[in-house]
Amino acid sequence: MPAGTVLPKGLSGETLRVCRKVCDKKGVFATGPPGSGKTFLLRKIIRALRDAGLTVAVCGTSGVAANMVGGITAHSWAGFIHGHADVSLPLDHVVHEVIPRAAKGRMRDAMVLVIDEIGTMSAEFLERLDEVLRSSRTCSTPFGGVVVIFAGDFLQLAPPVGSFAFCSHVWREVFGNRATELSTTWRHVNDAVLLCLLLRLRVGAQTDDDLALLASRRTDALPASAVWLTTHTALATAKSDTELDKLEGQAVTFSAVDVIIAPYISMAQASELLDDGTDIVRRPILRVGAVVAVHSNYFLSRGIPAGSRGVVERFLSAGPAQIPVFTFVSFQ
Ligand SMILES: Nc1ncnc2c1ncn2[C@@H]1O[C@H](COP(=O)(O)OP(=O)(O)OP(=O)(O)O)[C@@H](O)[C@H]1O
Repeated sequence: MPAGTVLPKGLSGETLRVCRKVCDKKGVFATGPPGSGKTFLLRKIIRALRDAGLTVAVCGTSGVAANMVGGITAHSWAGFIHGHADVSLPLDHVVHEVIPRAAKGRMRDAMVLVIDEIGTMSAEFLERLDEVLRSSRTCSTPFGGVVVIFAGDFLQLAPPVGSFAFCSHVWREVFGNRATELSTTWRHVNDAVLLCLLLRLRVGAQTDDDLALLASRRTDALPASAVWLTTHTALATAKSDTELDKLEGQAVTFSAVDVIIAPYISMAQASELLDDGTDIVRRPILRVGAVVAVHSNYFLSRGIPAGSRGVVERFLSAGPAQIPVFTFVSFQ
């Protein structure tokens, strides 16, 4: 941390304690049950450290997690353009052939790295991130000298692949067994029954009454706002088509337009490559009221990161073209 870093006035409690540790170049891992304010705390810390003039990189382990904390995914930030595949490729190849120059610049500039929902990040990814940072910053200390602040709850979701992040060497090197534990639950405070049930489930101490209560909540009459989880993309696509058909109003079809910037490939080949390499729909159909999710960080500079959800409000006519107008849910 630059000598003489001055924290903004008015900080208190956990925010102040964590900011002081960061100024002392100590990594922080904040944990606690669902709704204990981990993301809330991160947001306050990020604001305070940025006000103190520090360069703070903010990431989540998924698009939605990144959205909640006001950042981008850790994969995007580090320039792992092949996603998790870049964890298993040789380090030299990833550093020299995969990670774009812009990502290397971000990694060199960062003083603090914040990652939310660390519970779903694998030890393998974390170790690769550590190696990449050490290499890009030519510094052999953990994370190349970037001070890390991680938040998450290992009793919620496990990483989709690999082992828990705390199993990595670099985790032990930075945190040992240290953690900042948040114990006040802020969410569901007005529903003590649900809160206590969730806290028991989290540690596998659910009772027969808890299971009976959950079973009693099963229904076939779902509200329209219910979120559907499916095991296969085809099921999700079919459900999405059914819901879209239920909306009244004219269906407007859009077509993706591909542009070639390299002369060595034909338009047909380029389009085929794009179709194979992305799961973006070539001819999406929208109606007023349709829910959309943002696929990439293309609109990040406008405050809309990957994972944001919006609704089509209306269509504007511009000659023969119809331009959709969306309203996005803001987590800021
Ligand atoms: N110190 C606080 N004072 C007032 N409200 C708070 C505080 N901390 C958190 N909250 C509120 O409690 C809710 C849950 O907070 P938050 O999402 O940060 O919890 P979390 O621990 O990150 O949850 P999860 O484990 O589900 O990700 C939010 O609505 C947040 O605004």
